[in-house]
Formats: sequence, C-alpha cells, structure tokens
Amino acid sequence: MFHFVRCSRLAQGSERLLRSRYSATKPGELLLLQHSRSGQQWTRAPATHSTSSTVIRLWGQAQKVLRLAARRHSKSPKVALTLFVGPAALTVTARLLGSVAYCQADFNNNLPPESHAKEKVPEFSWAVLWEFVRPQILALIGAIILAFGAAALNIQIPLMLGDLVNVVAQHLREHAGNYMRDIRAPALKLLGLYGLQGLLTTGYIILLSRVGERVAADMRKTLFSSLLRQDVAFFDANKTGQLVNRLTADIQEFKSSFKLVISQGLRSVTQTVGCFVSLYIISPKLTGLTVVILPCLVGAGAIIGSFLRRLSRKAQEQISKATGVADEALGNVRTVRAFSMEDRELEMYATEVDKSAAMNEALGTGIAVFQGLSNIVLNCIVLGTIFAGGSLMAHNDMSPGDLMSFLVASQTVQRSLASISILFGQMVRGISAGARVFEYLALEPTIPLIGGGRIPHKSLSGRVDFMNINFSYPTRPGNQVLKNFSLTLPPRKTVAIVGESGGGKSTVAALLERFYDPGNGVIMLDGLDIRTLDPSWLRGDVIGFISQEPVLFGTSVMENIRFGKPSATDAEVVAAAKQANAHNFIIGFTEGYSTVVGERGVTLSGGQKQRIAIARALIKNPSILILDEATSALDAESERVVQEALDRATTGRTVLIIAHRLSTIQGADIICVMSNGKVVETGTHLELLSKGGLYAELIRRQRSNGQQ
Ligand SMILES: Nc1ncnc2c1ncn2[C@@H]1O[C@H](COP(=O)(O)OP(=O)(O)OP(=O)(O)O)[C@@H](O)[C@H]1O
Repeated sequence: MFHFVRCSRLAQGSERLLRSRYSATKPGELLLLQHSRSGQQWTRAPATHSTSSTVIRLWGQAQKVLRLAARRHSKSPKVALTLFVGPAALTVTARLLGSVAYCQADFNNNLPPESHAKEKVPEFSWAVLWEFVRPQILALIGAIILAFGAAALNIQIPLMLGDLVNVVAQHLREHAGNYMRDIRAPALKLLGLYGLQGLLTTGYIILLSRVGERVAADMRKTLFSSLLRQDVAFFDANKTGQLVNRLTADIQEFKSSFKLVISQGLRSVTQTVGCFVSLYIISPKLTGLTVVILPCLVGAGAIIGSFLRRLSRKAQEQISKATGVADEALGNVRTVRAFSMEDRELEMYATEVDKSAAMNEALGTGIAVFQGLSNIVLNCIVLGTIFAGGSLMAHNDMSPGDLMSFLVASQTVQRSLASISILFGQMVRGISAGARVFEYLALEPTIPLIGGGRIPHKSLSGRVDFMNINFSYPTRPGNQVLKNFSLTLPPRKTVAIVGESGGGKSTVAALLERFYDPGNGVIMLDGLDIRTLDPSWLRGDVIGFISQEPVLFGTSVMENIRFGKPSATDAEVVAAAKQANAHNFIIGFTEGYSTVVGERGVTLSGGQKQRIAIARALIKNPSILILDEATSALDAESERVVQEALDRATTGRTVLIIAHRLSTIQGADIICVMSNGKVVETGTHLELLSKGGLYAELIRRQRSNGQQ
C-alpha cells in the first residue's frame, strides 16, 4: 500500500526506514512525494529516478554495511571508532547534499499496522504453514505412509470378510470338506491383517503427535518472538489477553485440527476411495447408485462450510475478547478489589463469555445440521444398497459373500464420510485459528529491535537534541501531543520537564527511548539521528529508565537487578544495589538477594521496588538517565531514601527528569516548562521564578495546595 509522503529539505532517514514506514515494501517501489521547483506542489516520483532518493538508498546501504561491520568488530576500539565515524560522516554528507529529503508520513497515515490489519480478515497461508512443517517433513511423510498403509489394509478387510463368509456359506450349503482346514487360511490372513493394521496405526499416531507438538512449539516460539518485536504502539492497540489467547488457545486448536485432519482425514479419504473401488469391482450397478448422490453432498458441504468458517472465526475472536477482559481484571486485581468492582468485572466477563457461547452454539448447530443431513443421506444410501443387493442376490447376480463385502465396504465408506464431515468442522476451526496465529507472524514492526550504528562508550558525550518534534500517538492520530517541540539535554547536565498533567512530558521520554518515532522532527544523540542508531544499544546500554511505577518480575531480587545487564556478576549486582540504597533492606530479608518478589513485585513496598528499579537501571551504567516521576508515588520517608539514591545516580550523567512535585527539581541545570505539547519557558529555578510566568504560577499553585 502506498503511503503519501511529504518531504522537507533536510536530510535524514534511510531507505529501509522509508520503505518500511511510509512507502511500498519492495525494493525499487519506494515512492516519494517531492517538492516541485515552485515549492508549492508535491509530485510523486519513483525513488530510482530521483537524485535525492538515490542518495538515501546509497546512504542507507552504506550504513547497513558499516553497522554490520561495527557489530562484528565491536571489541576492537580502533575499528569500531572508524566504523562509527562512517555512519556519522554519511549523515553529515547526506545533510550537506541538501537535496536529500527527510520524509515523514501524513498524520492520518501514521497508524500502526494493526489498525489496518484489524479491518481485514486474517488469511490462512499455506506457505507459512509449510515453513513450520518443513523441518518435520520426514516424520510427517512417515506418518502419512503409515496412515495410508493402515487405510489400505482397511480396504482389504471387507473383501477378506467376504471370502470368510463364502467359506461359511459353502459349508452351510454343501456340508462337505473340513471346515477348520478351509476356514483357517482366510481367518489367519484376516488376523494378520488386523495385527499389521494395529501396528501401522500405532506408528502413525506416534509420528503424527511428534510432528504436531513440534510444529505447535515452533509456532508458539515464533509468534512470541514476533509479538515481542512489535512496536509499543501495537500493544497500545491490542489487549495482552487477546495476544496470549493466540499463543495458547489458537495454537492448541490449530494443532488438534492439524493432527486430526492428517490422521483421520487421510485414513477416511483413502478408505472412501479404496472402498469405492472395491464396491465397483464387486458390483458396478450398486456402486453407480451411491455415486450419483456424492456430488450433491460435496456441493452442499462447500456452501455450508464457507458459512461455518465465518462463524468459527467470529466465535474465536469473541473468545479472545473474553480472555482479554479476564486478563485485565486478574492482572489488576488489587485495583478491582480496592474499588469493589468484582461484580462489574464479572458482569463484563459474563457478557463477553455469553456472546462467545452463543456464537459457538450457533456454530455447533451449523455443524450438527451438516452432520445430521449427511448421516441421513449416507444411511439412505446403505438402505438402498441392501434393497438393491438383495434383489441381485435373488437373481443369482451376487453371492452372499459379495453382498457381505459390499455391506461392510459401504459401512466403511459411510463411517469414513461421516468422519470426514466431523473433520470438516474441525478443519474449519483449525484454519481460522491458524489464520489468527499467522496474522501476527507477518506483522513487521516499524521500529526494528536491533540494527544501526553504535557510538563507542568512551566517545559518547550523552548530548540529546529534540528538534522540531511533532507527534501524535498512532492510536490517536487526531490528537497532536507534541507541537514543534525542541529541547537540548547538554552532556552530563540535569534537565527537568515540568508542566500541566497531560502536557506531553512522558511522551518526550517515550520518544527518546524510541518507543515511538516522531511524526516529524529529529531526535539526535551526539549529533546523530537516533533512527540511525541501534535501538537495542540505545535502550540496553545508553539509557536508564526509571518510572513512577516500576514493574519487577516474579523472580529473585538478584535476577531483577540483573535484568539491567544479564552478564553482570553477583558482585556487580550488589554494588548497584548499594548505589541505589537498596542493599541494606535486601540483606534484611531472610533470603537476601534470593528473595522472590512475587508477581510484578507485589511483596515489596513502593520505595523498595523503586530502589530495586534504580539498581536495575544503574547496573548498566547508562550515560543518560530518565526519571519519569520516580518519587511521586512515595511517602516522605521513602522519597528521602530514594531521592538520596537518585542524587547519587545522576552524577556524571545526562539526566532527564519528569516531575510533578516541583520541589524535587529545583537544583536542575535547566528546567523546561511544557504546556500543550510545547516548550513555553526554559531556565533555572531562579530565572523562571523571577520571570513570573507559568513556572512561577505552578510553584504558587503547589504551595497553596501544600505540596511544596
Ligand atoms: N500510549 C498512548 N496512546 C495514546 N495516547 C496517549 C498515550 N500515552 C499518553 N497519551 C496521551 O498523550 C497526552 C500526553 O500524555 P503524557 O503522558 O505525555 O503527559 P504528561 O505530561 O506526562 O502527563 P502526566 O503529568 O499526567 O503524567 C495525553 O493526552 C495522553 O492522554
């Protein structure tokens, strides 16, 4: 899909970025809206024909090569420095060229891909399924061969039963010969057949469950990894419960269908075909009768099937909606309890569950009607064959053994067709479950997790420039949060952002973390556009983020702190905890650093959680520290201890503090006052006070509210 792109004269961005975010997705399909000579009109031009985009293309490719090399040589400072200078030089060159356009999407087109995806019905892709099945292909072929063999043996059974009946009938008629001797051979043959068929069945079920489990496990891992890679905006738009549902229920449904369709489906189809051949050999006349009915059955099945498929998809979506409600309520059980909202949550859940039950009932009714109809038709076929077969026997056109074979074979056909009709319902569910799983596999994040330049730690000064940023959250494109926002965080200085609630303060931090990319404008780190830098390096090594409500994981204190730097030794963890004023309370626990903190850290106090979060941020020795209202949720005593830890943590780092309580930021080097997404004042505490503007007004308001 083509996204309209506006270009200004500044040069930033790369081909990959442009292609993935704003334009067509295949190389060479990059389309830009170029500024015409008159400067008034925008014209559309293929990238390959424009000088500017060719530069972007070359620049992007050169950077990619350098980034790759930089990653490989990250241990060698000299090489890494050269490779770092490369992308920087390329950025500068691109800017000097002037004609290279910095492009950005229209606000209306800045929606996350899932908001487009939501409108379309997820499609099942056989090609994607093949990718999962391919590694298991040998086992699958083995299972298919064994299942096919078992089915082929099943076809023989009616014929052998016929032979057996003929021996019995002959003895009844003639009372001659040795019954035991005559019956032994066909009976033993039949017994052998039963034994072999049992073995083959065991074999294919073992192989198939292996294939099914491995395919499902691969799907789970791939889907989980794909979900983890998605943009933060994706999670703003989708409930976690619904996502978890795709990982669990949908994959389970798909796996069951996959196994069932291959095992029973293959057997039923083979048996149906094989037994029809046997039927034809036994009596072409009788077989003709049954064949007439089949095309009608198949046609009716296809029509009912497409209806059932739609119904099944809707029912599954409804189940995941219900899971979403339950997940939210259980995940926030304390808030629910605090507001006594159990009944309301239950009501909401019950409404969604009832809807899903109604849909599944309708689906069940549809499947039942389909099965009922097909059973009636199949039974009528059997009745007709007995009737017609009897008359053929009366005219000596058929032996009793043949009629027996015909009946058993037609019973096998009936059973197989009945199980095909059941499988059909299962397949409908399986395909729509699979489509829902594959939907998110194909989703590409607009901000990659890794890839891009890195600045060697020694030469990183930590200067950050927000330049003319305009930004709207993708889920609310109409609500512009930042308007032409510019701010500089000088190296190793503390900058505080204050302002009214909802003014966009936390959004500034989210943009620096690259949780979102701005609509237009640039964020620079040491003079480099952060979109050209490796996001995993930026988040993992450069920025330490401490928020108002730190989230801990349900593991030990040690592991929670180590989350900031997985390679950290125990000694490093302890050092970080000491820096964060956390060591003393941690060793006060009976289990010390091995204490498990409970889900999301519920067993710790707010101040303790916050100090562990500070230790977690400090252990990576970040050059930039973001404190997003880090002490505002604490009482006075906890705040004092945490503030002490923070004061220590901020020395020698570039710090961005987002604060409500103005008393905590009076010592900041620069205070930036935001209102309505814009910077309205900057200066030191005293400068702003003497100015008598919004800052002075905020101070006055807080004093009168007793918050100072
Ligand atoms: N993930 C999101 N999706 C959509 N809109 C959001 C999102 N996060 C914040 N907003 C909106 O963006 C605006 C700015 O929010 P932000 O959190 O940056 O303000 P703030 O100044 O930090 O507020 P506060 O001081 O109350 O924390 C608000 O109108 C908010 O509703």
